[in-house]
Amino acid sequence: MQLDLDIRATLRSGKRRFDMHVQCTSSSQRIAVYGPSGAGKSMTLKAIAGLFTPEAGHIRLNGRTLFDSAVGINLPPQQRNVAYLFQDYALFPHLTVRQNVGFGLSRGWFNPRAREKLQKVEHWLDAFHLQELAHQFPDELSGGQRQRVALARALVAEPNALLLDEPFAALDPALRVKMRLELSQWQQRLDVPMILITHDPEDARILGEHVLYLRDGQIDSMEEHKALGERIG
Ligand SMILES: Nc1ncnc2c1ncn2[C@@H]1O[C@H](COP(=O)(O)OP(=O)(O)OP(=O)(O)O)[C@@H](O)[C@H]1O
Repeated sequence: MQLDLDIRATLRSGKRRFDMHVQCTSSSQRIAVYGPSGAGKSMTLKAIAGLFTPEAGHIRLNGRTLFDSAVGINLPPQQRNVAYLFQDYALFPHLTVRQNVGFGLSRGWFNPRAREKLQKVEHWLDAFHLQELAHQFPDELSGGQRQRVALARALVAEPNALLLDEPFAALDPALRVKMRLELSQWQQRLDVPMILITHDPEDARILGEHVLYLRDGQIDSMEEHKALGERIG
């Protein structure tokens, strides 16, 4: 993916003031935004998704301008064609796996019927080995299976980028290691562009090809790993 960021904002809460200026370009398929708590990682990801509007700057993804304060462009989230994966995966408990994945196509305005077998839905159920679980509900799945459903639901709309907000935060350490490797392998196999935020150096090491180290609202340093295959497993 081609990402060009220049995000400037000041956040105020009482007497506290947080100044952000995140500026970078990347052509990596795997970007990890890494840094301590309160560094501005979530606000950066939200700005890309259109869930937070910076005061100034621009955001371009694959040559398309999502935000540019100088010319008054600020596309709403649904026009940005990015998928935002929340920490808890936010699956709908009353919908089956197939319906949850189908919802990714619906953009939220209709309730997919259980028997509806949309071709794209079946494609992503196959891709994430979910066919056997397609009729089950989220509370009948393991943590890893839930994450696969959330990924399938995010990818069914063919986004230009998958934005992941601390995707392993809620998992115990053993599952975390497993899921991190799984996500890495899925990403490589499907070649989906991914931007992940984390405060865990292992996530950044395994999943970041281009690692942006954020500190106090700014990029402190950047690291590019070229030989991704050599670092995995
Ligand atoms: N709505 C808001 N109003 C004022 N300040 C805010 C608001 N949202 C976030 N902030 C501040 O912006 C800063 C960056 O927050 P952000 O959530 O981006 O950090 P983070 O790096 O994602 O941290 P964590 O790893 O703990 O999630 C923090 O100091 C936070 O207090």
